[in-house]
Amino acid sequence: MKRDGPRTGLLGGSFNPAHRGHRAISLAAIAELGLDEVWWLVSPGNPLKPAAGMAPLEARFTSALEQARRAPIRVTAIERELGTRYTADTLRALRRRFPARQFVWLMGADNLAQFDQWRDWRGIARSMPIAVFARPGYYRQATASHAAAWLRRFSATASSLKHSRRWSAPALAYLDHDPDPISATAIRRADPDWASRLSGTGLRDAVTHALICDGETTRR
Ligand SMILES: Nc1ncnc2c1ncn2[C@@H]1O[C@H](COP(=O)(O)OP(=O)(O)OP(=O)(O)O)[C@@H](O)[C@H]1O
Ligand SMILES: O=C(O)c1ccc[n+]([C@@H]2O[C@H](COP(=O)([O-])O)[C@@H](O)[C@H]2O)c1
Repeated sequence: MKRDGPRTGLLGGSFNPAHRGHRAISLAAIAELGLDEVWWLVSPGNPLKPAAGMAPLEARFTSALEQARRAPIRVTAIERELGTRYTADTLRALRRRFPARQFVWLMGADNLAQFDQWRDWRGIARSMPIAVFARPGYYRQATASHAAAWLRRFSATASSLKHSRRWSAPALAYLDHDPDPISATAIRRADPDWASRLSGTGLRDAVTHALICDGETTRR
């Protein structure tokens, strides 16, 4: 089937550190939605999370590079480059800069549960489809949330998104995958010094690479 432009999943996160759960949901999104690639947006700082306990961006970025190896996943620190902190601003800038791409926002059920606390969350939902992954322990909170209730009338299936030529929004799809209980919190608890072992490599190159985007015409 012919499609209107390359399809890119966006996974924003603290990645403090990145882990196999991030990789698994990205690969599941690629398979289930027929994506060309997933971009990880390693956040300079989640507006709802305290800065205390947050490893430097370079270390989090490096952990993401390791987890994304040999997969169609592009690790970026694009919010640092754009100077954006709120997802609504980031997505507006990305859509302007990459007008030929179709984007889908990816997130775990824990984030859907508190999505209504995000700045302009309805604007985000109107700007691109959202695909949600189950996370053990979050099913009830996510499905009973204010955002899930608002989005219910815009329910979509992975298959309908995969097979449509051009996506419209709002659209909310719950994706099928084997839920994995792994979390960055558990990793930090088991290994509080994980960041000190990673030197910050490749941050600038990867950001630049993400913006050049394989020769695609972008608007600044
Ligand atoms: N095991 C997982 N299953 C499904 N989604 C996940 C999983 N781990 C992370 N995600 C999702 O990936 C995105 C980025 O997550 P994040 O970097 O905050 O990892 P985390 O493990 O949730 O971290 P923390 O435990 O510090 O809150 C979020 O949308 C989150 O819901
Ligand atoms: O824009 C907001 O108001 C907002 C509030 C909370 C979280 N986010 C984004 O949600 C993504 C997941 O964050 P985290 O820390 O749960 O990995 C990341 O891209 C954050 O910038 C965005």
